[in-house]
Amino acid sequence: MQYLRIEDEIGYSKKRCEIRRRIEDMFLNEGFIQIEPSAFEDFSKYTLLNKRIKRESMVKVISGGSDVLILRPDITTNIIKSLVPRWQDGLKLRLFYSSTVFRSNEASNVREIRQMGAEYLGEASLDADKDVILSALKVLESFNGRFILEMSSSKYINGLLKEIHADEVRQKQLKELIYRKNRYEMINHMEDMKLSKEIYDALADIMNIQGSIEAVKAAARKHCLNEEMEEALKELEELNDFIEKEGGKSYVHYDLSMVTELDYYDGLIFKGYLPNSYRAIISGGRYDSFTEIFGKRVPAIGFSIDIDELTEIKFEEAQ
Ligand SMILES: N[C@@H](Cc1c[nH]c[nH+]1)C(=O)O
Repeated sequence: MQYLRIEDEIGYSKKRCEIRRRIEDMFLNEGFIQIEPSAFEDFSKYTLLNKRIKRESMVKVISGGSDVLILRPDITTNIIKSLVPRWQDGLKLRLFYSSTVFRSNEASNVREIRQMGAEYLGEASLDADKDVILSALKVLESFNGRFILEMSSSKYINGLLKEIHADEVRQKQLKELIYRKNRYEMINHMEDMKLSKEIYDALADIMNIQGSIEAVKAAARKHCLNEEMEEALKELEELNDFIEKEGGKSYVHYDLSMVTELDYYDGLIFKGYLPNSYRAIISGGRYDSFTEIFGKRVPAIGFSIDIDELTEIKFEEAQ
């Protein structure tokens, strides 16, 4: 963040340092271990891995040997790429980091986005989801008692898309439209696709399935077309019971049309918001099957915190 007055910029940096320390203390107290991810990725391999990250937004770097590398646009991918090939069965790790991701915008300006985040690797059960959700709730609560945690399971949309048997391009288009909440265009697309009535209704209704767990269950159940979609609801229900026991029910909102920019999730997904910002401060989820690309299935779930956005909110509040 660049302010007109150096004094403000220094004030902002001071605030960012305080925020990082506070989150670092929280992670350390909860037993997470700090790691330092690497900054570089291979450009051509990366474009195959994260298909929803646009190529133009990747910041390219040429190595001494003329290979094209990129500065990491995502820390999670970077961590599992390094750990999964050496993974030993039975290992469980709770890790955290404080680092930067790099993205280029349309005007070719490189943005450096500071993130902190946590990853819980090696635990397949919902215990890991609960552990991670609790950490996310604690982080949000420590910065403002009025926050929202939006939750879904990507199994719902993915299960529905499987029924459509759409090719990859079509799936990507549909996800993009759902991501942009562009219902009008989505209906236009669906008209071309000759869908059965059940599938058409499930897709047409997806953006309406939001609210409390009770409301979401009632609206979604009639559209469940396979086990994967059923599983999504069962898991969310169990997580909701846990959150309720922890006293967090009033902060949670469900939205089964949630689509994330990073498309590697295959279970719980969530985003955390604070007042005075429409951008997610926290975002994360479970991504077990994504790890298979690196040679082994390792259960994995985590989230990142947008430190720049959080600092801006807290800095402006203090003015
Ligand atoms: N790396 C993801 C967040 C995440 C961490 N672990 C799992 N997901 C992001 O930047 O949005």
